[in-house]
Amino acid sequence: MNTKDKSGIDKDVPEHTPLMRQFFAAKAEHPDVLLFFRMGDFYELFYDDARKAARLLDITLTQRGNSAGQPIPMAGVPHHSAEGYLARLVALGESVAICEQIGDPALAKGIVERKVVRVITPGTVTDEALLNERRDTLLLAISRGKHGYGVAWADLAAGRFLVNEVATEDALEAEIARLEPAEVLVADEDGWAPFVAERNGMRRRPPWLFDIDSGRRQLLRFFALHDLSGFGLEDKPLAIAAAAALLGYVEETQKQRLPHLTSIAVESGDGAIAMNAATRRHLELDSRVDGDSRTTLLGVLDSTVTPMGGRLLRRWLHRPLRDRDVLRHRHHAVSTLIDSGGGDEVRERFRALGDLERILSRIALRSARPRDLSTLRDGLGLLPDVGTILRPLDSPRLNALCASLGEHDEHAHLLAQAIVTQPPVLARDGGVFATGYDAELDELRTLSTNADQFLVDLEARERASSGIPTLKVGYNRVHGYYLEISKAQAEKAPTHYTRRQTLSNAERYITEELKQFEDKVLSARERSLARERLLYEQLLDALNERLEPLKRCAAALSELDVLCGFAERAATLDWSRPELSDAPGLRIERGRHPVVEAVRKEPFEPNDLILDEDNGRRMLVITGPNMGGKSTYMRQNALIVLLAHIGSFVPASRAVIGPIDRILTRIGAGDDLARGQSTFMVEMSETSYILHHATHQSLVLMDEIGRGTSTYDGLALAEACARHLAHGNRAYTLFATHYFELTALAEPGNGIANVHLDAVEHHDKNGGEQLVFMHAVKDGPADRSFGLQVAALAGLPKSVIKQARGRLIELEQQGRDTPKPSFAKAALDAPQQFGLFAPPSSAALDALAEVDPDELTPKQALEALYRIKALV
Ligand SMILES: Nc1ncnc2c1ncn2[C@@H]1O[C@H](COP(=O)(O)OP(=O)(O)OP(=O)(O)O)[C@@H](O)[C@H]1O
Repeated sequence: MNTKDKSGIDKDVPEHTPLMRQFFAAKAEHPDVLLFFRMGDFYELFYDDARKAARLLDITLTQRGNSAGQPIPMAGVPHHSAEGYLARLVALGESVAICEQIGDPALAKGIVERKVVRVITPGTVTDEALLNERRDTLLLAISRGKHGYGVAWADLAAGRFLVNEVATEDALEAEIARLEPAEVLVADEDGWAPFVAERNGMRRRPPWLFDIDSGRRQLLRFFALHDLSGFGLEDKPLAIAAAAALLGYVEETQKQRLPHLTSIAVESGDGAIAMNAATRRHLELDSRVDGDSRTTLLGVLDSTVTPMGGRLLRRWLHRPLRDRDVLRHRHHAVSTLIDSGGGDEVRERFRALGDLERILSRIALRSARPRDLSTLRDGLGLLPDVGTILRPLDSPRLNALCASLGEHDEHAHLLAQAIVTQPPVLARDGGVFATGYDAELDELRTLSTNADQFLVDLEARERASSGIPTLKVGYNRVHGYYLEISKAQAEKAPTHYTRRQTLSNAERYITEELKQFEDKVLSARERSLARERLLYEQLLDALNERLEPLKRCAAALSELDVLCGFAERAATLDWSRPELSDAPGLRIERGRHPVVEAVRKEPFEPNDLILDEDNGRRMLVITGPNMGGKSTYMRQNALIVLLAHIGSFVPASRAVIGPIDRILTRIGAGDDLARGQSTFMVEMSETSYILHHATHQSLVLMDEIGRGTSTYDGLALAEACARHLAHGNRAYTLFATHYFELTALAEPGNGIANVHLDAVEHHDKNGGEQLVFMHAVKDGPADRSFGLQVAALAGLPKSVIKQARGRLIELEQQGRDTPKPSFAKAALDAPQQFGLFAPPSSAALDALAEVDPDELTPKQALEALYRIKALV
């Protein structure tokens, strides 16, 4: 019979060594993760774990003797450098169970006991060395119901626990793209979409762990509550199920209390401007296909000083708010910080601040190291200064943050007294506590370092009190410390002296004081280390007692850092304060693309954008040569809108922005090819998403839609989509296209207008042609595309360009001769005849055609009727 399990371990054969049996027992409890098995100064891995670790970590695969008649494959990492290896494994999405020796090997009968003390997983790590400083590390759990999904996520390193419910798979994908979790938990069932099932760090869990009723009980127990309404969770069963599944996993892997998870907050989508995965990717918020994160919006925007500020900024960037009051307060705070110069002063202080948010979590988890405490001490020491700078400033948000900083004099004082200026890295070697903090520790330290002096002093004292000038203190290994008096003087020995040893010419005594000294000195070092350990625990207890105000303080410092960063960016890059208007529309004057401007050596050409009903512009059809700046123009406007909605100033001389609910983009991106979908398929599914989700408050960017298929199909689709967006969705749309035919869509009163970007051809003396891009956006359609000139600029062989030019003349000629299916000139000349698709239509007919009565609620139907009537 084959007794091997799926990992290739033959565990049922009885003659395994006791050590290996211990290993198998631990492994059986953690079959899916790598097991780091502590043996002396090493963590060893065996069998398949060893093979995998050897491959992933590039360490040597060896063999360790025999067990059950077979050599044991083994690989190991030194205990003292395990962190680096763990960091690499976690970054690769692997989890590791740490199996430690429990108890003292010297005292163990047989082999020493071992136990898995925790499981390190990509989404639950809290160790400083295993975390990315400027990025949240999130664990996310998804529960699935008939009408949607529950999503719960936690940042254990910061003590945050949030949930949400979403109705559709699209919304779930958007949430995952926003949060970018390091690890995802789902029920081990079929039917998960590829963006879940194929994710790195995906972990399938038994489906019953996602049960709603037991989940509710579990949360009530964990938070010691009677009901969950305080968290706003009672009517969110799927969120409850996800939260409970997440909590169960955290408890199982961390094997310790989690006192810093004190509540669950609901973060619903309603409060934020919705952006799906494609939009985040297209706008290059914090990552690019080429991996260069500096040339992203975050790369340009992030001038935060502290890691916690950097993480908050990234969260803000991925969740622009719709609450205009919050935003106005942020804008006001930024402007106050600039005008007063307070921003720079605060930033100067923040350079010494450190990552208080994560330090506080480590304090709660009791894994804080001495340097965490000295950093906290130094950070708290800065608070009075920061308060002094901010308090006089006239800004409600800054005043509120200042109040949240709170008073932490007690903690600051305690830490200042307790910890030495530069503590060691690890608490276990001692030397953490300052002299004067604890009398007992001081004495122990003095004893071990100043034992000699103590004995000299004692000898002098005893001589004086006994009146025996020859009395001396001595030590031998058998009897320890003693007071020696010559035989002749022995009868003068004080009564509290106890005889210890009699020599031929002297008597040796011990006193209570000397006995105590001996006990103290001999074990002084161990005892001073033990005392430090106790004091360390007590210090952590004291800090934990008032952790919540400290957490609020860290949160306020993070936000101040972001706001001061905004102020710095605005001043340095000449950005202005956006105006959030309640009237619909977008009006941006002299807007710039923040990233293109930052990387370009030449000056950036600013451009305006006007989209509003009054000017009859809800959609701009943007034409112009390749390289003219169409994509840049579209994106810059989306980025300006986004920046305004996180509280930042914007790269424009003026920006008046009406209510916006979504930013939706369709911009060509090659990265989806990797997912096995054709370019055209991706283009169409992204477009479909936009047509289904855009509203009259959405900002939509469409870049060259339809180019992924044949010209006619492409043009037909592009036109139909444009019409749908303009008359069905009625979204604010920027529609860049190379199909000149689409410029004919613009008609007075139908909300569509043409703009274009220009290039100018120069003929130099040698007969050569030079193309100069103006990058200025002007009203009206472009008159030509310069495609061949751009191709020549790109270095296409002259012979190819020449041939293309010849063919172009032929094609244009044909177009003029055959009226059908030519659309090139005709559309421009006679917009009313536009459309390859008879019968000719009007805006009203188009709008009517868009209406699908089966899909409308009565209210929507009435709205549609009014809309169509307005177009007649
Ligand atoms: N307003 C501007 N001022 C200065 N330079 C600009 C401006 N807009 C664009 N550019 C520069 O022109 C380059 C091309 O711009 P962009 O990619 O937006 O052109 P495009 O019209 O979308 O081209 P294509 O049709 O080939 O996609 C940019 O990389 C940028 O360097």
